[in-house]
Amino acid sequence: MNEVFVKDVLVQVCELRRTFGKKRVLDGVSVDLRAGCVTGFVGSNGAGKTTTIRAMLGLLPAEGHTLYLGRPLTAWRAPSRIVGAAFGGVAGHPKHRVRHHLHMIAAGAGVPDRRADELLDQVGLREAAGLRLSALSLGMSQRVGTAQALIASPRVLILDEPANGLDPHAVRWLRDFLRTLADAGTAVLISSHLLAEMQQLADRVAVLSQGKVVAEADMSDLLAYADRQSVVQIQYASDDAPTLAGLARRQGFALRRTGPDTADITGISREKLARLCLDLRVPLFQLSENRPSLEDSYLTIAHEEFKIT
Ligand SMILES: Nc1ncnc2c1ncn2[C@@H]1O[C@H](COP(=O)(O)OP(=O)(O)OP(=O)(O)O)[C@@H](O)[C@H]1O
Repeated sequence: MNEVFVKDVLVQVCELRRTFGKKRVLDGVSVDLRAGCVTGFVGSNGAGKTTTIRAMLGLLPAEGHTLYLGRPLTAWRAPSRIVGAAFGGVAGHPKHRVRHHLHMIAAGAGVPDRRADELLDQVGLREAAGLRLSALSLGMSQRVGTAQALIASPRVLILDEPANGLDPHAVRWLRDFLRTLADAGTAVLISSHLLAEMQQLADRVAVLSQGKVVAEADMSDLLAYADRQSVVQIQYASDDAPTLAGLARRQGFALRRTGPDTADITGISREKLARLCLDLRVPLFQLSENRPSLEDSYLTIAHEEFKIT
């Protein structure tokens, strides 16, 4: 355990390895979680996200180690003050009511009932406090699970597939909720197999593929990567071809003729190209953009093991 504890890096996941039978599910997973940052852990179904999270929490034996503020979780006297986790929904007696359930969790963590009541408000469940656990919708169960994870005010929050099954309104609520926690200095890790979901929720993504983190990037860099891959298609008067070729040379974008009066352009946004053509008085008869979806960018990244940073 000789990693240097870097300020703001609250969790260092180092070289986790795990096999099930002959299948290697984790093949050296390493990732850092930072204070103030919502990190999205992305990978296709079966990529090993839940296995990684369970290994990080010591719920599953694995090679490698995970340090929380520089130490293994077992070295902390009150681990629930270091990390809280939820795995989609809530485990409890179906007949227990939400408030009572959270009071029991609070008692187990050695915190007062009022912390549970405070969390009921924070996760927007005040109205549902009297409902039995069996009566909760999926979204409500997710919120109770999140409240449970936060009961001891941990420095790190880990949510496995928190947006699974949520409607757009609930996803927006989750985004604001995670943002507030991160702004208060919490390191947040959320997993999903949907990158588009992460675009709304995460500041940074770590892409898991074949048991390894193959790419880590700020969400803004990933979006910029998708921008760079987009192709702008134009149609123009064939007389203007030399003017456009000169513009491409000067501005440093790539122009590939696809016909006497059509071209595919990469390396410049549609808006910027339109403005430049207007300045040069080059009329465009068609201007469209073929932009890869974030999912496509992610698949390209995972496939090519392309490192953005
Ligand atoms: N206890 C286990 N015994 C055998 N195989 C397991 C066990 N737990 C997980 N696996 C296998 O490990 C692989 C990774 O599973 P894991 O649940 O970590 O994936 P995931 O990325 O979380 O997927 P999903 O998005 O579908 O939840 C899968 O092939 C799964 O079948």
